[in-house]
Amino acid sequence: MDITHLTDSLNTPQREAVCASPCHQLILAGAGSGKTRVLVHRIAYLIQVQGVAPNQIMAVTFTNKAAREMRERLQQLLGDVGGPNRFSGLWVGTFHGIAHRLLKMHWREAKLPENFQILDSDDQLRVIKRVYQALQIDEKRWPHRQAQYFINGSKDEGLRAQHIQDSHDPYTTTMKMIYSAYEEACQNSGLVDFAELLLRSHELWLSSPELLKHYQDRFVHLLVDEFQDTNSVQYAWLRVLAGNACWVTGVGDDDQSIYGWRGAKIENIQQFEKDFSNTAVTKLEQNYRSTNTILSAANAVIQNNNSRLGKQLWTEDGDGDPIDLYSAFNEQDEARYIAECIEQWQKEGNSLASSAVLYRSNAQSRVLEETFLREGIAYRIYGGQRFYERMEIKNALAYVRLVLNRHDDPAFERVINTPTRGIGEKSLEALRLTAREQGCSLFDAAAALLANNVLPARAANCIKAFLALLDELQGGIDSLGLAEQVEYVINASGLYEFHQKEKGERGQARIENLQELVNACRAFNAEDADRAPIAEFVDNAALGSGEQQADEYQDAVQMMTLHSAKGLEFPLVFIAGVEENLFPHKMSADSAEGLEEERRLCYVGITRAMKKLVLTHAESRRLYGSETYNPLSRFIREIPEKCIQEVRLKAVVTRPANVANVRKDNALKAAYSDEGDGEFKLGQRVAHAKFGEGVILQFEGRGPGARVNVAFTDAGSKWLMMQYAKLQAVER
Ligand SMILES: Nc1ncnc2c1ncn2[C@@H]1O[C@H](COP(=O)(O)OP(=O)(O)OP(=O)(O)O)[C@@H](O)[C@H]1O
Ligand SMILES: [Mg+2]
Repeated sequence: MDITHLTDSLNTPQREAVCASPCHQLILAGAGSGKTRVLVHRIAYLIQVQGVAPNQIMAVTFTNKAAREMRERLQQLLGDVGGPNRFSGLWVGTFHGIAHRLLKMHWREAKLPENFQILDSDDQLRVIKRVYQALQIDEKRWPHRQAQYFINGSKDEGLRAQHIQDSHDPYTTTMKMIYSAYEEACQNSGLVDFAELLLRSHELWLSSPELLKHYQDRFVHLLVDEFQDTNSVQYAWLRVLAGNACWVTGVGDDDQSIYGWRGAKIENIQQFEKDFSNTAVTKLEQNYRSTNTILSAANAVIQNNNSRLGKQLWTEDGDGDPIDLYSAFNEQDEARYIAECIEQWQKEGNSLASSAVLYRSNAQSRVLEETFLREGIAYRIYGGQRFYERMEIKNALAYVRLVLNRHDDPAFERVINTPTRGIGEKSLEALRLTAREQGCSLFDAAAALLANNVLPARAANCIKAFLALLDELQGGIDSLGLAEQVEYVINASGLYEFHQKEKGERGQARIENLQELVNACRAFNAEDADRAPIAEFVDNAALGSGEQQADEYQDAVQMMTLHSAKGLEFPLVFIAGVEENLFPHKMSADSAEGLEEERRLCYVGITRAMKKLVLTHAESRRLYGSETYNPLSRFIREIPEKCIQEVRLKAVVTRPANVANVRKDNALKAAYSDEGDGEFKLGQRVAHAKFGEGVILQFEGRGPGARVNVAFTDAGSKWLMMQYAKLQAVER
């Protein structure tokens, strides 16, 4: 059998791992050394050479995007023999996706209602808030998010409320109480949060030995990418499923463990070797992704961490371009610079999609987004739930969820008065109270209150109308296709009209988004023949973390947090905001462990770049509503100087045409004459009689009409007429 296409493009240790006879394997290697490639080729090899049936294989990836890419790659490697459904039995997905699939198939055994709903983190917070009200817990003393963190953290460790030891300290006692009430609320409404998906499917193994045996007999090979980021419950789930007769392959890099804050355990790597005897360990050190310069930077940064298994990457590639470092005046200037570089990159014949902008914090994306919009650069936020997090989209999906399951309380609460239909906080409070007292859903509570005639007539009528609307929606979607169903719900619920009445661009944008949602339905490929596509679509919207964005196939700059960049690669990579307090994040910089995790994140970021890396930082930055002045990140100082090239300001302003006139102005003259070539420069510090000191950000126009944009330290950013501004240059 000719298998050269499977092994040709592999080096010796890669080939050995791919062609090994059945065994437990750990592949531990640095970024870009071909770990994921080995995993994919291994699967193809198992199928083609060792005759393993696709349905005996389960592969766990870190994102849905990676899962899709893996299928495509397998398709390429193995050809179309056996038709397009050839791999339908092969399970490829994230831990969450696979757990969800199991729970959907075995909801009875998992003690869930058939139509249980996934709770995203926003909705989870909503449920937690209700629990606080019911228990009368003070949010000031115990913030909601703290409880959310506690609940998710416990679940990641495999702990239910009942497993948490009673203690005398008020924190644990309170959290345990909240957790317990939260569990009950979710169970009553058939709601499952992200961490619950995993915990529940682990419990499913333990409580249903027959089911477990079925899957243990079925899966002969389990392969897990990004193994360093599995948490306790994921590992336990895997360990139980593997049993004693399954071959397990773990692929990972200790230097890329970046989810410690979400319970990931690097120790799982050591545990693996203990649990699965005679594990073959492969190390790969040759990097096929990046230039030598980029690798030297990555190696130098990560060397500052103490707890490492230790490895050094090398490449046969040349040095390539230096790493650019741009010091921006502020975040606007930073975004403008990045946009400029991308335009240049595109002019040189590259696609937009070959570039990525990475940032530490989600909030950084807004300014970048605005700049890209202004410049007409198409962009896509990856993994950020950008689209599905929008209010109008969440509202529309809440209606759909209610049509599927009326007892979905967060959805019920979200839209009972959206669009406004006269149901006030008072009526809602009455509903909540009844639901609490009777241990039922808000929907049932509403029905009960109506039946007992205890509400004021006006409120009763409004609620009655809302319940009737739900009936109408449910009846109306019958016999429609998925896109038509969603369109119908958007219209009949009144959401469309509601936003249409909204003035200005915002309403328009919301309408467009709702339309986009219908488009997304059109593009959606339902996979599960046993379920209604609309139910699958809603779950996907919650699970997909924005990966279902409709503009997926458009050429666009990829924007994402450093965390979601894991496993990916791009010819051109920007890391924005490489400043102390932002990156390393101020929350993490205090502890040695936190700092090491930030450094690993930096290593992940740098190693995404194939050809060119650009680092930017801003001297002043407005983020989370306040102005900050952060020094350059220590990570930049850890990169050898020879790898970095500081970018000089390119954008020097053209002198106003009517220089002679302008020069008559003494104040300006002073400033101009400061510069040898007689020009104000971008970035120049200037003083204004009224607004105080500031920095020049932009110029516009020429001659007497020339304007200048100055970011004043106290007065904010202002456009001024050059002629009248009487700016004075300030020496620094
Ligand atoms: N032997 C090889 N010959 C040529 N190219 C290779 C080889 N091995 C890997 N590559 C290429 O190198 C790049 C990095 O590979 P891959 O993504 O598998 O690395 P990785 O170790 O999984 O990286 P990460 O740690 O970032 O997930 C890919 O473009 C891959 O196709
Ligand atoms: Mg990989």
